[in-house]
Amino acid sequence: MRDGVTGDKAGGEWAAGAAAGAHGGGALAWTEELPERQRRQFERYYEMLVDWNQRMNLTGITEKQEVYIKHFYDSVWIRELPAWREVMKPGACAVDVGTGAGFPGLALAICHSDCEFVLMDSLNKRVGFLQAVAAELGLSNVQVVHARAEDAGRDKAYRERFDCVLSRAVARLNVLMELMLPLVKVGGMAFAYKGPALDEELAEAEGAIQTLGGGVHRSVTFTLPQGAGTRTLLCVPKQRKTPAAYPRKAGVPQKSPLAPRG
Ligand SMILES: C[S@@+](CC[C@H](N)C(=O)[O-])C[C@H]1O[C@@H](n2cnc3c(N)ncnc32)[C@H](O)[C@@H]1O
Repeated sequence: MRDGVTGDKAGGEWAAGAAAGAHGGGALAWTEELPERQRRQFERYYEMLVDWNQRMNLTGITEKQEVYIKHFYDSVWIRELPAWREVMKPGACAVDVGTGAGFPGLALAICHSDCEFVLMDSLNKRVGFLQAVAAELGLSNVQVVHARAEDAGRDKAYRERFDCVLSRAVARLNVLMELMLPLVKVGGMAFAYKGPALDEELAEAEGAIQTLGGGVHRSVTFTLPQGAGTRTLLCVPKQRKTPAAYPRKAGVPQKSPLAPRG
């Protein structure tokens, strides 16, 4: 199967250009287009990931080709979307909620030295790893924050401050929207990286999207190189301010997700 963007639920124009940039070939083929400095940074990131992984749980995937496809490429293919380029102009600021070992935020920070990336996670052990990688790679555009997204969303240093909020593999959409949307500026975008099946999760999350200030969302499906699977990205524009009652206290969105309809 050819890799690349294969669909857009809200109209073809939105994903236009993405398929043209799709990559075939081997697991590392996509890195050939990168400047030498970025290629070296990904190489060193990989080495540190497998080294630190012996001492802490960072990833279940350690084989090089797999890491390059399922972590690195999976994180950065978003750059081909017009919707991404629209919000991530030079000087823009993104936050990755529940970044773990840095996916997708740290991988994107390597590719966008002209934008700022905040990597947020509630687990302090991972924060140490991220700081070490950012220092080693000389990424001055990265700030690592140990926080729960619910607390950050109520803190004026972070609330509605970001052009873009990213998140991969953190929670179901009805919970995730409450972690992400309060952090997005009006006019910005939330990008949720998801697996192949989105419809059921999306139906559950419509109420949360509406309540939290989200607008008409779009999704795009793409296939990773070398038959490594299909992924869906949900893009939710922030249209209105999030009401002051949200996000609720840490843990509440998980225990009592917002109702499916607003
Ligand atoms: C399954 S890992 C995914 C990590 C990474 N995004 C990836 O795709 O490889 C989920 C991460 O989300 C973090 N997390 C979970 N709930 C969170 C919250 N409310 N605020 C911040 N981080 C959270 C966890 O500590 C963990 O590192």
